[in-house]
Amino acid sequence: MAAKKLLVVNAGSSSLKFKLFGLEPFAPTMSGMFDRIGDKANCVLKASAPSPDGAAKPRKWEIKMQAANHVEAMTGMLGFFREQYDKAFSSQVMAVGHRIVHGMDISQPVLLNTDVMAKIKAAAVLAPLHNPPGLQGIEAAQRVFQGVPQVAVFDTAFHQTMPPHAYMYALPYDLYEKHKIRRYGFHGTSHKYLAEQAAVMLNKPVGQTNVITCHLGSGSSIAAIKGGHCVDTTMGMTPLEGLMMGTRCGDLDPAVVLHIQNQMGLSTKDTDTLLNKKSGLLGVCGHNDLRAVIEGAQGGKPRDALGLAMFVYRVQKYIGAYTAALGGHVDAVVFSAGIGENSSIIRQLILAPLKGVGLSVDRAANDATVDGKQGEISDSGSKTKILVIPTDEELSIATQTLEVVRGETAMANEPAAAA
Ligand SMILES: Nc1ncnc2c1ncn2[C@@H]1O[C@H](COP(=O)(O)OP(=O)(O)O)[C@@H](O)[C@H]1O
Ligand SMILES: CC(=O)OP(=O)(O)O
Ligand SMILES: [Mg+2]
Repeated sequence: MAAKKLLVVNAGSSSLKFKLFGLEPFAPTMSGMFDRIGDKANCVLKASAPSPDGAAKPRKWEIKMQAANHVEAMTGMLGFFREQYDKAFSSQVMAVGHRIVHGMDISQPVLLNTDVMAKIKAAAVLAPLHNPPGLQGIEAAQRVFQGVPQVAVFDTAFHQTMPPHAYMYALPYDLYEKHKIRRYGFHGTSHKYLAEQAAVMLNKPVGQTNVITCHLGSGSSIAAIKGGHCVDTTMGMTPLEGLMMGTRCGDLDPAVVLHIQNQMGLSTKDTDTLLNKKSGLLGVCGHNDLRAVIEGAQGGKPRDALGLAMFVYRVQKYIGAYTAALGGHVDAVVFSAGIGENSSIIRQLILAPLKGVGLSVDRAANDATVDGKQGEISDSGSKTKILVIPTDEELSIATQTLEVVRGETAMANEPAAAA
């Protein structure tokens, strides 16, 4: 009988990532992603797997496959597994781990049941770009892998250590006490992984490190991490706060929302769509993919140049702010995710003016560290190290999923899940 495997599904705002893990030994046996979901012309499924006969060359797939949304991407992914990877694949999967962005009061990894699903559904108003595709992924997996345990791993877990002065909004206290209006933070699985990897690269125990992790993708956030614990992060009650993103506005004077509703007559639903799906790079430049924005800016298009400058400036502001949050002692600034891992241009633009904050970039190392490479890109005179670390949310989700399935954790969530 074929060895059992664990499948991880990560629904991002513009992508669907997946990884299949063998259990003995515990290691990825296939990984891939749908890139540019919703972009008819450019949507592509990319995947790679070590060659089954142990040859040095991995098997690679790059298939143009249209996916207008995450449901189509999920269907395409499962079809790809069955038709091109391994016909017997569905019978090998012993558990599925799902990245879920918002679970409100559930933040620890938990076995999915109808109560947990209901909470994730209820939290969808707070994560409109993520919880619906996350739920669709769960439902599709439940159909294909009947009776197989499914686990939700939440983006909010790592940020639970934020102190009240960082997670509270300056609103009437009742709103926090009665309605849980507070900052939660997201991309936690990624920030945790990055802090741990940074410690390895710094050759120090994670408990002795101060790092600023910049997860820059379609959704972007930065975290200040002291001794392996998050002390602040840019996203708030929802993944809308903080940096400028692909389609999200990030930080905004709340009076703007009142103004567009009262003066321009926008409904709550339309305002939600405007802020989450029509703003950010898309709103300013007309496209949400930073690759297109950079191309436009290089071709002299003023809106692209403006959007690029706005994106870069917000990252710089938060690196400065989090240097202060960490008392001025920062061992490393880390760049990761779709933009942070692949765009040396963006890193150069962010870092070049930050010499005064102790960050000095080595241009050649920066240019060379792209396409999934890990490495240091600071020069020898830099007070703070600058690291590029490809994130691996799927590995972290896989480990946590196994712990839940084997009954080592999850009990922390029982009262909430059983409510
Ligand atoms: N070479 C590149 N240069 C600039 N941006 C890139 C590059 N490659 C990918 N990106 C950006 O990364 C984004 C996707 O990042 P990712 O972390 O996968 O997003 P998500 O998980 O939010 O879907 C794309 O929208 C694109 O803007
Ligand atoms: C929370 C969030 O924005 O996630 P992603 O970057 O994967 O869209
Ligand atoms: Mg992502």
